[in-house]
Amino acid sequence: MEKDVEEFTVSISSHRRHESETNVNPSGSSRRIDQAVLVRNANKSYGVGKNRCAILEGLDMTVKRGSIYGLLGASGCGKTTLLSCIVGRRSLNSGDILVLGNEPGTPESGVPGPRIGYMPQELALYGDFTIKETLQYFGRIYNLRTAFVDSQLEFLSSFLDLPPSDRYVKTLSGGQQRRVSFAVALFHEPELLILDEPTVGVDPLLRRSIWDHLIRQSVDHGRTVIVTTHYIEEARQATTIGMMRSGRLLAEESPNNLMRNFRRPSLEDAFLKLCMDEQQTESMVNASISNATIQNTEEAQQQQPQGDSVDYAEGVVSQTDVAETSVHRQRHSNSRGSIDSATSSSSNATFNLGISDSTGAKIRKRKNHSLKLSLPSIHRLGALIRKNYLMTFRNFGIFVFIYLMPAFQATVFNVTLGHEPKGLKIGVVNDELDPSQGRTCNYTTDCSYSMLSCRYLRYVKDNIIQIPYDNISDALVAGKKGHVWGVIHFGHNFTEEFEVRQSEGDSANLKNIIRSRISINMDSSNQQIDVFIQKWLLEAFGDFFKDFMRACQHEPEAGYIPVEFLDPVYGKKDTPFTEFMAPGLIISIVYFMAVSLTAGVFVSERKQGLLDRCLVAGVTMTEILIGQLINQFSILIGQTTLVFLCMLLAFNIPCHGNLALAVFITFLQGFVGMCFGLLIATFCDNENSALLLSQASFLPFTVISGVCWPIEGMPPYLRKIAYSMPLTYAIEALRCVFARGWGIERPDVYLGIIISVAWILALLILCLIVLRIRKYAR
Ligand SMILES: Nc1ncnc2c1ncn2[C@@H]1O[C@H](COP(=O)(O)OP(=O)(O)OP(=O)(O)O)[C@@H](O)[C@H]1O
Repeated sequence: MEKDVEEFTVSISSHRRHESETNVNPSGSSRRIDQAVLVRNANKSYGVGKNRCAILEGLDMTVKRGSIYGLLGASGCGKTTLLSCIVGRRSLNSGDILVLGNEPGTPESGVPGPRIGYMPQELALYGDFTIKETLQYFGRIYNLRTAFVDSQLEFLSSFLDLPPSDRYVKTLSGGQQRRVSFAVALFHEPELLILDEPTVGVDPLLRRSIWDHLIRQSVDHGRTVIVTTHYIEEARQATTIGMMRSGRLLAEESPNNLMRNFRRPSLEDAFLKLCMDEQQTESMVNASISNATIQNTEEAQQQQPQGDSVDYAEGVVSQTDVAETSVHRQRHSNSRGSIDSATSSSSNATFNLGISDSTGAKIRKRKNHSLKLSLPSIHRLGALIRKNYLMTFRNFGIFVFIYLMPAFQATVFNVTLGHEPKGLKIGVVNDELDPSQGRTCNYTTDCSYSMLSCRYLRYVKDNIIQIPYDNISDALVAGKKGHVWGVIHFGHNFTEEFEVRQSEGDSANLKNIIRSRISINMDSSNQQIDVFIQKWLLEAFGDFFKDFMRACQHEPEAGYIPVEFLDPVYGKKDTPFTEFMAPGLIISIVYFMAVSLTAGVFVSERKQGLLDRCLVAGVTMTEILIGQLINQFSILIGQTTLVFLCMLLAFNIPCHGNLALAVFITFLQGFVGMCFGLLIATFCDNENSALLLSQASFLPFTVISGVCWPIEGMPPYLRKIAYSMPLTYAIEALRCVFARGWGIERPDVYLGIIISVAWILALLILCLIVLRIRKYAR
């Protein structure tokens, strides 16, 4: 292991290895590529503006094929960032990377894909899977034969001392989980293994056998390994050590050369010496920069420039007494780069790599076509769908909750909303009553004009409780205190005045009209109750008047207001509020369940690093989206069926149109919800923000889309917004099917369908664009 990589002779044992050893260049000739990974002038920063923070600064790295490359460095120096760029999960701001002869992310590179095995720092495993299911899942992703999967499971279980394979990952200890994660990276025997701190939480014995295994992989099978570790001494077993600090490689040598060059007995001491030298050089460079700046300023003032700060700084660097390693050359050029404060362009980096112009052109060409979609693979899609179902069914409680929740919500809606209020107290002040003069309520039903106030009150619906008050001021005080919803007042000679008004007809005078009136003061603080009471009191008068006319042998309608609502064209008289709201409610329940479920599942998978691991394994974002949509769609079928059963059968909401059409419109909206959920998930990095965003969208969407109030009641500008919402047209369409029995040939119905489909496509395209921008797609 102490030999240099150049001395390595590797035996090519497998067909796949043979394939990877050669690379067909654009001219058609084949050439061997000795480097598994080449990084040149890599620059990478996070954040923007004032928060911009450079992580990689002009980093060069060379990993020979068949070698073990130990990447060492303090926490936060950028090791994981570098690895994620190598596996194609992040892209550099400038500079170039070749992995196994190609730029990661290009279709011909196979990276991300089965050519690499990646063990990220985070666990990135499905807790609800058993060890066996975990390996089988990745086996399906890599399209491996069952016999191979079984033999690898057996081998890795004994080699890594894994617990029984039917144990759930979530029940394993931290160390055991990391070993399973390691097994996943090794499992498909990739050409290039990238392991981010594989030995953390692993006991010394197992750590040793892990390193032995890595050495065997490299020596016997010619596989390349890049490994990061905080245990510097264990990296002695690596072929090459890359010592990283502040986004740069300070040294890239064999462990022995490093110790020899620094005249130190251990790697740890060598690293320490290197860091101290670097720190010293940095301060000297900084000092010389400020000197040069002062000098330049003076020179500029004298208008006699004699060279620039760069040359001066270089001079200082070259004078420093540091060991002559390859890295010092890198540091030297980096110093110049930072003094120039210019990052090299991609094309410069290509030149630095020493790769042919055609390869450079290939890289540039690839960058131009980065929005091209790849076709989904059946086996990967199968693995994803299977995984999604397993995850759904494994948590039975959550599974039942997910399916029953929409039906439960629909039930709550039907039980609570739309029913007539009862027990509404109304104060009655009847000045007609005067027991001392024999004026008490009677129960006459004939044509006599006697105590008509009492006769009217008998027609008032039971939902209103009449509370008698002695005088109007007491009754109004009770109203102010909220004891009654309103006060009905009859004047002293109500019946007599009413009789005069009836007999005089059009010639009745105003005084008479006012005295024959039933006066009502309402507490209109509750609009719904107000509307109900007004309606019932008016209806009571209609019924009273018509009955009285009938008793007097007159035509009942005579003298009553000449407006009559006949049988409605659609629906029935007094359509309950629930029937108006039901279509909007069905759609919003299904829509928002789909939004929150999809967003939640997707974000949590991304957060746990599972998505990254799958993407590095070669799964494409399109496949992940399709897999999610298929899984969520089957949930949607169950949810929609239960909601319809609940609405139509349990609560008798009538559907006058084609039920299949109603279900179809609802499905489409569920699909729109899933796509919106995916879009939320692409924006949000954690479940909380995804949940917040989906909940925050709930109220505006439902209110503006006309679920609870007719859009016609909104101001014109809001109406425009309402019609641009994804739910509005679909709710209108469903209402037309439910209440009017209209079919797909009606514009109101087919517009709902067309606009839902348009939303689905727009949201999916938006998702893919965001995912691509955020580097979650390739
Ligand atoms: N997505 C991100 N956004 C902003 N900063 C980030 C992001 N990822 C990493 N960083 C920052 O970049 C720096 C390098 O992080 P990185 O994970 O590459 O370090 P590391 O060398 O792997 O550290 P460790 O050994 O502790 O894992 C850190 O300061 C980290 O806070």
